[in-house]
Amino acid sequence: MKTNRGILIGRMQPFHNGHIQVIKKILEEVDEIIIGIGSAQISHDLKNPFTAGERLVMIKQSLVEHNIDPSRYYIIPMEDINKNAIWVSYIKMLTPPFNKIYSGNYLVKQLFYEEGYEVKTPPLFDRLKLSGTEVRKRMLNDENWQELVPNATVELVNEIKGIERIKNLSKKEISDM
Ligand SMILES: Nc1ncnc2c1ncn2[C@@H]1O[C@H](COP(=O)(O)OP(=O)(O)OP(=O)(O)O)[C@@H](O)[C@H]1O
Ligand SMILES: NC(=O)c1ccc[n+]([C@@H]2O[C@H](COP(=O)(O)O)[C@@H](O)[C@H]2O)c1
Repeated sequence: MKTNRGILIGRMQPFHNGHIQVIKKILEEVDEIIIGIGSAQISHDLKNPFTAGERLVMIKQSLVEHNIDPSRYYIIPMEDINKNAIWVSYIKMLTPPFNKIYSGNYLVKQLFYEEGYEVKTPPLFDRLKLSGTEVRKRMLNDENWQELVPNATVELVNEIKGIERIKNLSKKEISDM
């Protein structure tokens, strides 16, 4: 029988509790989920502080923490390409076959819709707090970001001295202005 597979693509800068909740929800609807780490080539800027490898560890360890069966997911870093019209073909080249795409991003939804995919907009959980933007803001301002992410994300950020990185990036961006 054909495997029912869905894909969720996001920058995951960083991986937070909204991502965990949406992955659990998607896994109620599909056999397997492909988690695409978007903009894999970008790191060390304030909107995208973490490398693809660092994000991979956050995601993998957070899924372990939440007892999500490892046979049900793939985690695949995806670099951007500067050609929206062929982006979906490029994603297909990188991934196992899938039949559904889950995203809240309008460009992502449009590109997959035009290629005939079933596009689903998953519910947003506690969106005022659970966004990468809010987590990064709290990291920079010494506010409680830890409550918004799995322990595994906290551990990885501490291991790589991520808060120091973000604060240094912020000083650099101000001095470059
Ligand atoms: N709070 C949330 N609840 C449910 N799903 C979410 C939530 N936040 C993000 N997602 C899902 O994850 C996908 C990718 O998320 P992304 O990495 O862009 O996170 P983000 O929190 O929106 O990031 P940023 O604020 O940095 O733009 C989104 O398209 C959306 O489907
Ligand atoms: N042409 C392209 O490379 C292309 C097109 C659309 C989306 N994307 C990527 O998909 C991801 C979508 O994730 P976000 O919802 O976190 O923005 C981003 O990393 C974005 O750069 C890339």
